[in-house]
Amino acid sequence: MTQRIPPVPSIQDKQWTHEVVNRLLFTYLPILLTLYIILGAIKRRYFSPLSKYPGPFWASITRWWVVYDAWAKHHERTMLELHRKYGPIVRTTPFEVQIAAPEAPLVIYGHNSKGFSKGPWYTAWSFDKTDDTFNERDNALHSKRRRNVGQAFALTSIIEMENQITKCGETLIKQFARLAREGKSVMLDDWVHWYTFDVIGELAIGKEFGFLKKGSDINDWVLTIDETNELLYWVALVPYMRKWIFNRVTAMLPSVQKQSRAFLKFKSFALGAIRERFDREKSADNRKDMMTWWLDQHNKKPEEWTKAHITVEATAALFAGSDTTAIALRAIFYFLLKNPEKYTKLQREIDEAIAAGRIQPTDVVSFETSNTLPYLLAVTKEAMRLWPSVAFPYQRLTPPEGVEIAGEYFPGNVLVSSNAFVIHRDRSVFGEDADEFLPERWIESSSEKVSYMNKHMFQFGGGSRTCLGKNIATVEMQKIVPTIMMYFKLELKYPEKEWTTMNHNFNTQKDIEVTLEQIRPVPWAE
Ligand code: HEM
Repeated sequence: MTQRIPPVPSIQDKQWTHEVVNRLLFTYLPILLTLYIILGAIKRRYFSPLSKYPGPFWASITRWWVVYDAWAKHHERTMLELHRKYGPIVRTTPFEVQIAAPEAPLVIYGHNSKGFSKGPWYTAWSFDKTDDTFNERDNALHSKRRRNVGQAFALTSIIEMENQITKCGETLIKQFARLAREGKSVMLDDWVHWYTFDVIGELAIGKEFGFLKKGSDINDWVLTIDETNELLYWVALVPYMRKWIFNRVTAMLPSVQKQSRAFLKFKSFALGAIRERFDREKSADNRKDMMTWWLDQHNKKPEEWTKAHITVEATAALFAGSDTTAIALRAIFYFLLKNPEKYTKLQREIDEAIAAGRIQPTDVVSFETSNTLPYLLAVTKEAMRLWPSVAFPYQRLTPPEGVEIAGEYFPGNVLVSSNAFVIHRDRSVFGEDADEFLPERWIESSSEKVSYMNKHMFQFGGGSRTCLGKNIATVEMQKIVPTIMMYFKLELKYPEKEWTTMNHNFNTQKDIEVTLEQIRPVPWAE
């Protein structure tokens, strides 16, 4: 039998095949892709349930508009301007609107906002794929967690651990006394951050980090956490990017390696401290911290509330509790220093309390005493109104059955949010002077007006997801502000200069350089 030899393709045949492949790859495929993108964009812009809401053009067709804006680090300002231009509802991505109507946060985050759940933005914040109270998106799991974790955050518990906060305050004041003696100016932005970090170390993991004693950012930990936040908060807006950003290839980049090394060092310090604290559980000392209540709960429900859960919550508290409180402290001091008449007024209140014997100038001011200083309380609230530490939309998914917000119906599973920075500057609530630092509004307004303004304060979020750490932050701030002012007169080194701010979820600030003049002896620093 003769075997048939397949015909060898002619040169013309080969050219024809090449031409078809070329056309497919370089003509039809790009045309199809372009059509796909254009049709997708048209659908998003004109045929979405959110189409009727105004906003920047690019925001209606791609989420990269908001990523770009977030990346530029002033999203709070952009949103304030957009709401003042377009009104209370602004579309910020094809799938999301931000709502600035004053009643919106009460609906989305209030105690009756049962069907809402946290949006996909929160997923990016789970380290090692474990959820904590902050990023748990399942409402039922979250409330169980919150029940287990909650007692440690109660005001009565914080008061029992107040002496840990006092101890950190004493170290800060001692360092300031030294710097004042040496005639050195200080970067207040760094020092308050070291204070809040050391406090949260003492409370959550049973050990201070030692930033205050060292007077520097040990191992660049603060910097590393800032950089991690900076990256994560925009990656969180496009969760599918996480695997492109964090993978084996990018892990080989020298800058990423440097950051990972610092981060691992930080993590291993924290885990080591937590282990030590677990070992000390049965020791006789009376020192109380958050672990006291968490371990108590563990002993009652060892299966449901494990040491692994405690470890996750303790590390999460380091992230949630340090930057936020430092930002609020910076805002308090910055606004006071930029408004010297308000500074003098608070100084007078402190001096009068000392003269009346209500404050003993021999130690860090107690939380109880700080509550007797009405102007201090007004200053603290006003600073957080004008400069909320978290000035990014707290993303929520609407309940599956849909919901009415600000007079508009939204279908289920749409992303909605409000931004504290915008809500707090609503002129219909806070008045035409809403952009000004005016602590007097909390003292001189009628009681109806004060409670109306209070209802719209949103610096700690709201409802079942309201900040767990607000009592810790309040105690920390109310103690250290009058204590610093009792011993030192602060002035901005460059009064004309503005602070530098960067919003990466936490609306952080830097470049607050101050001079210190000691005005009273510090007994423990002499
Ligand atoms: C001035 C200081 C603080 C501010 C302005 C602040 C602000 C906030 C805000 C706005 C939320 C809600 C975020 C959202 O819904 O996405 C929140 C949640 C939370 N904060 Fe704070 N925070 C502060 C201090 C602290 C401290 C000191 C801790 C812990 C030690 C802490 C722990 C938490 C936790 C665990 C949550 C999650 C609560 C939940 O989802 O159930 N915060 N905080």
